[in-house]
Amino acid sequence: MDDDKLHLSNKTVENDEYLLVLKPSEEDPLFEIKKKLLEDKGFEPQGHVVLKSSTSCPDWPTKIMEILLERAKIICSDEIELYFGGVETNSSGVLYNPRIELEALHSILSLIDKTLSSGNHALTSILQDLRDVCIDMIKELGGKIRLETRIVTDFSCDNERCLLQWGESSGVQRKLDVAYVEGAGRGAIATEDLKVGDIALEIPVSVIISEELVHESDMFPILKKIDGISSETMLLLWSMKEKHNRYSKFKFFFDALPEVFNTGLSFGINAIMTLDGTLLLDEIVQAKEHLRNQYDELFPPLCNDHPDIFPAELYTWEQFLWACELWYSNGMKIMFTDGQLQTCLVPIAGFLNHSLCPHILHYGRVDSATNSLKFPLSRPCNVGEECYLSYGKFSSSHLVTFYGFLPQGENPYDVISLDIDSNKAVCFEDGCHMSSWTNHMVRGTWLSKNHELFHYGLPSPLLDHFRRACSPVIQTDVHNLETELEILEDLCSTFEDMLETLGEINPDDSTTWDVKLAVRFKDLQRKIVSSIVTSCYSGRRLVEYEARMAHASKISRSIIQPGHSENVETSGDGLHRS
Ligand SMILES: C[S@@+](CC[C@H](N)C(=O)[O-])C[C@H]1O[C@@H](n2cnc3c(N)ncnc32)[C@H](O)[C@@H]1O
Repeated sequence: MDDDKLHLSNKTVENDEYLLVLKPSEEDPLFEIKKKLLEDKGFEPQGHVVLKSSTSCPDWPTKIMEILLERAKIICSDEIELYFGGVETNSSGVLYNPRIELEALHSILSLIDKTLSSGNHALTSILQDLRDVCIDMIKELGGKIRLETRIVTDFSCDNERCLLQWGESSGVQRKLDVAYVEGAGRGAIATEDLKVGDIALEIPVSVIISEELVHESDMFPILKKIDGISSETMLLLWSMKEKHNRYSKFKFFFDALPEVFNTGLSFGINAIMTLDGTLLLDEIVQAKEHLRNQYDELFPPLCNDHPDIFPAELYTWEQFLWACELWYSNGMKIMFTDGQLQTCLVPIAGFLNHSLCPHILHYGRVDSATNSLKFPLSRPCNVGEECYLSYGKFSSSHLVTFYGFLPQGENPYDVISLDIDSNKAVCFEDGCHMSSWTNHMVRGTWLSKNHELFHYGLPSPLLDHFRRACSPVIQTDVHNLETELEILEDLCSTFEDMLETLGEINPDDSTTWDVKLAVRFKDLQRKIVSSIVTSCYSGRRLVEYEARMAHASKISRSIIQPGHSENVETSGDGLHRS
């Protein structure tokens, strides 16, 4: 999590009491929303949690941890999580955003460690108990989402071994080995049991491929004269040539790179056609067009004007595309000690695969004391287990386009953005003093915990937007059943159209990697859209039932309060669209 989203502090108050302070940072763009949510949940507005040095309650640390966790989850939530109503388990008890839970636990652990290191002896044992509970909760979370590591044994890792040896001789420290893992190419495997806080990998800055290398090269005087060229593009052009330099300092790194990357940018025509009806098709086509234009601006002019520095045979379109895929799929944003943020290639760290609930969450800042990049564990990783990194909070379409894979598990960032006229911004009921949602979206409704009347598994900001559009004076806690039906019918027909555009389920009989991936992506889209259609139908049944009840009891209730619905069985038929 970005540190600037969270404000942590601790201070001693009177006698045997101590305050932990856990609140959103005012710098956080979502500060107002989070503050309101915390208030709505009845949390103390200053973020204070009081610890007492004397307590007779044996499960006191667990109780305090529950409070801290509830609070930290809201603070650590991102825009998508807040839009969809917070981090919870869904109706079947499955945790759908373990990453946010992990971030929350991690932030609590940092706060406890900070407090412990400030050396308040009266509270050391209480804080230690709290720390133990926190670590247990992190372990429990890891247990819930553990992915099985399947190592593929019939691949040699000679180039990878050479790279590891070179790394070690250059000062790299590691508790990770490399192996081929099923479905993901190479991966990083823990060589010993790793605990929270252990450094799995430490890479000296001298081993990182960064802008500095272009500046020192003979390309720089030429490239710097090109109007508008970015440092990323310069570095990409440098890597295209350096890859072939047998005296390169980074020879072992380049030798260990895959010959092909298999990202969405390399999709062939059949895979592209398979994506018909999805937004991913446009995303890939546009991304590729953008790269082609960039290439055409630079080549052949650079090769013609400076053939000794830019030999034409090293700067073909195919090689340019390979380098783009390398940088998109392996580049890491690193903050250097001078405050510069650069996209870099980090040898050996490039073996780490991505997970929705990774072991390593925070890694992008060079440690000024050691001038190295450290990869500390936010959750334990057992010996022999694959150690995962977080590449970022990406949707599956982004991961397919720029990385060429779909992650295992439910991706909470798989949202469909809705193009809704947001001139009429929807505000929370008590006026517009807090942020309004101007971007609306939906995601698989199986991720939602509330499928009851007036919720339907759909995001509240979206429903409120439509309610307000239908009836601008209505309050958000009072709903009109006719309006509800109208909204659900409109949503249903929009998503039924989308489902139709996606077409029939493709039989997965293709043999090529790209068509297989495109088929899997399209199936995922279909699953998301059809869950929304199903939820709209179920929602309509709930509303119709409520209306029948109101009519039967002869109480004229065209305006009712939420929460009056009985627990209606929503499966089965009997629904007729009006
Ligand atoms: C930084 S590299 C990681 C090392 C990579 N597996 C290799 O063999 O070079 C990123 C690439 O690894 C693969 N990858 C990463 N995470 C993955 C995952 N969870 N499932 C499948 N492939 C993954 C994708 O091909 C991605 O483009």
